[in-house]
Amino acid sequence: MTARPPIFQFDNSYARDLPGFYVAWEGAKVPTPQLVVFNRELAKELGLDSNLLETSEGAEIFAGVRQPDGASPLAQVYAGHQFGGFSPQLGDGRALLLGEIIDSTGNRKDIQLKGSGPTPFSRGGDGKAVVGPVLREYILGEAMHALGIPTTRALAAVTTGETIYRDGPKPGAVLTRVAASHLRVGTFQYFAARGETEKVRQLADYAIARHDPDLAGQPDRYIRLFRGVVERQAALVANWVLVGFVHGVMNTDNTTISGETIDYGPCAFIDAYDPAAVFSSIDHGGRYAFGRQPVIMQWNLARLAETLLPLIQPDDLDKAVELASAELGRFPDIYRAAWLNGMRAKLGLVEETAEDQDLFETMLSILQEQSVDYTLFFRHLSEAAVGAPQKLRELFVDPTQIDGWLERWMQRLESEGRAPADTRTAMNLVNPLYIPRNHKVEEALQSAETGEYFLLNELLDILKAPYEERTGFESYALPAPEAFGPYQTFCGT
Ligand SMILES: Nc1ncnc2c1ncn2[C@@H]1O[C@H](COP(=O)(O)OP(=O)(O)OP(=O)(O)O)[C@@H](O)[C@H]1O
Repeated sequence: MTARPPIFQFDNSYARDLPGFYVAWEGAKVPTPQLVVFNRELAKELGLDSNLLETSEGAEIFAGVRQPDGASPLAQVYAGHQFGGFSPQLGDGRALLLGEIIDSTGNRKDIQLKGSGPTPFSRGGDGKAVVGPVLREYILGEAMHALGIPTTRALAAVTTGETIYRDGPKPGAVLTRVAASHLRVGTFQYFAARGETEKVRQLADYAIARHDPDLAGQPDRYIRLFRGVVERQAALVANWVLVGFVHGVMNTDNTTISGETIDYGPCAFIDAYDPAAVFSSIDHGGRYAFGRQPVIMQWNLARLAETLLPLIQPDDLDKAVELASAELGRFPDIYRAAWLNGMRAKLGLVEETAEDQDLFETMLSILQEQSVDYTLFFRHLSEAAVGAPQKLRELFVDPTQIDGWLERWMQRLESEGRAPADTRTAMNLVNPLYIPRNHKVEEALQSAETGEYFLLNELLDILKAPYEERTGFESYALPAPEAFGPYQTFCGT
């Protein structure tokens, strides 16, 4: 009999290159691991054999109770600014890096369990997660990916058979998350705050090898690493804003070096356009409101810059500050350029003109004034491009307010000379019809809490193809009915 090849071909660079940046750890025992959702498409991209993972053995691996061959799981340490205040010691308090694998396109990926039990970084927490938030992260992360926005992915969700007490008894669950890495601004902050410059250097070199390999060995590699993170994060936040996403907890421990969205705790998509939109129950001051995300990201990147100063110009702090400030100062322009580009595409425009910003802002102020659904506006606007503005006008309490703007926009389209039907097609390729609507997410989660997964699977299926209209699924495109009321989300549950 030939031995079965291991399910995961681990190649663990973090453990190898960064001793002292983690503790080796194992998942807690749980009674009855059961696979709830498994992402076959992602498994394929990762070069994993679904037949081996959609089994009771797979469920045990994903629950953290069975170590796959070759695994040496670990909990990473990090720090972070949370709502502006510095916590010098956070770390994976309920997560385990199972290991890294090289995917089918040659990229290194972390496989991490979230909710697999307490670790030395749990700070009094139980180290667990419950089924609602685990599936929320699964749904939102996969929706983000389908929207073409860099994000951690979800490979699997299992229930554990445990009852976990949150705001009542809840089924325990574990998420298997896949990421380009779990390096966070907070990882740098942990070592910088302790004055461990050599460890910051080790970490920066590791980050370069993993995310900016072209910079390896270059004398100016640290400032260029910072530049890369600024560029990735500016593009990411522009993407969030263009699609109407509110991250909700943009702490520096939730700001990645890779430029991927991470931690779908209290996030949500807006329905009515509103820069002040906040969903998180704990964000009383609106620090992480929809419209503040670019400013907050720049603030988070300033915290990263601080950790890198001794590397950027070791013998001249003033010079290092000058160089880092120049890079950080480019953030607003990079962000604005990405946002303007994205908005042009959403409006079916190709040419860049001096009036773009004004055209877009005028539109947004009308949407805000009339609480118009952000997602449906762009989708129905594509119909207006072919001379059918009726559905669009129905989104407005007073449609006459948008008429003047529509005329202006139509003139722009005409001046560009593209056939209207082509404009509509182009617009529908970048403006989603289906986003994870808050009421649909809640419906799916509530039924999953009772062990019923039909709505979850239907929602996941719809969100896989967000631009493709499907008959019979009209309700997935609609904003929440009035009775749903104001929406609130919760952190770290
Ligand atoms: N139930 C828990 N038990 C132990 N630690 C926890 C628990 N919930 C959150 N933490 C820890 O608190 C810190 C901040 O929590 P946050 O909700 O931002 O992270 P998370 O959602 O657990 O993880 P991630 O940022 O990796 O997605 C993290 O260090 C996290 O590990």
